Amino acid sequence: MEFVKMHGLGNDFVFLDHFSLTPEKPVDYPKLAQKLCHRQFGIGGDGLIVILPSKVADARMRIINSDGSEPEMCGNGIRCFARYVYDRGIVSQNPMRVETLAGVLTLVLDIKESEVQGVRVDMGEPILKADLIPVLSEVEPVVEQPLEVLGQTFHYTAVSMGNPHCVIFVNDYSALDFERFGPAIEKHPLFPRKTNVEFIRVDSPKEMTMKVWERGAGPTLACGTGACASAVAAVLNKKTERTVTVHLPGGDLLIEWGADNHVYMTGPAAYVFKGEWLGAE
Ligand SMILES: N[C@@H](CCC[C@H](N)C(=O)O)C(=O)O
Repeated sequence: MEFVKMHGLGNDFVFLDHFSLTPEKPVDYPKLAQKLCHRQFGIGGDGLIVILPSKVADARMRIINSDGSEPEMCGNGIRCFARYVYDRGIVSQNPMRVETLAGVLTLVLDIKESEVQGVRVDMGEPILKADLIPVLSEVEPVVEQPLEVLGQTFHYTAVSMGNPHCVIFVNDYSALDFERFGPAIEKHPLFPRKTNVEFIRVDSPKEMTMKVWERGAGPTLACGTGACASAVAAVLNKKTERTVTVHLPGGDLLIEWGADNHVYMTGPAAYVFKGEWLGAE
């Protein structure tokens, strides 16, 4: 089974191209993701991305976290997806439309001298009131509400970008036990379907720094949906302007919350290597 490894700011994925090559028997992608993504026994990755045909868009993306759970969307993954399908001629449209569990998204590729330099994704409208995060079924957005965990009180803002995010603003990271609180908040009873957790330090009205603990993947070097959710949370809390650069451990993303209420994410998509999986499927 052939695969390609890609990353968006160090958020890394194993890609399987099942657009036209239909596997002989049904594939258990969640089980396969756990094997392929394993850092020692597999290829290594934060997730598995499968390229599939779509009846409603140019192509369909399935993303499976390294623990085998299936999220609705992946911001860094969809930029890599766009570059992969464009480079291989699977999709030649630019802008292209990609079907995800969070809806059909439109992506614009920045191409110079035939090479994809970056991708701008229309991530759609943030969901602030009622979605898969049960606390959002309130009338008002959940902004700076107390969250008790392991004997400590944090204040969180809940934003869904199709997938759930719990955004917590911190003054500095030195006082934060990230490895302890990240997984505890991911599994907090407030979030029965679990949540991604973003710890944000606002650096200026135009810049913020983010440390992320991802649902189903743990600490990652970047999270695109998380950067979008954090930018929205920062505006709701009057901490930044609507266009911000988000500094992540793996690099920077530009996030714009437009006047049309859509969030736009711009960032790179890079190849790592290709190979053949010889392990059990
Ligand atoms: N890293 C991704 C998000 C992947 C899904 C997430 N772990 C979830 O379970 O919601 C991104 O770049 O958005």
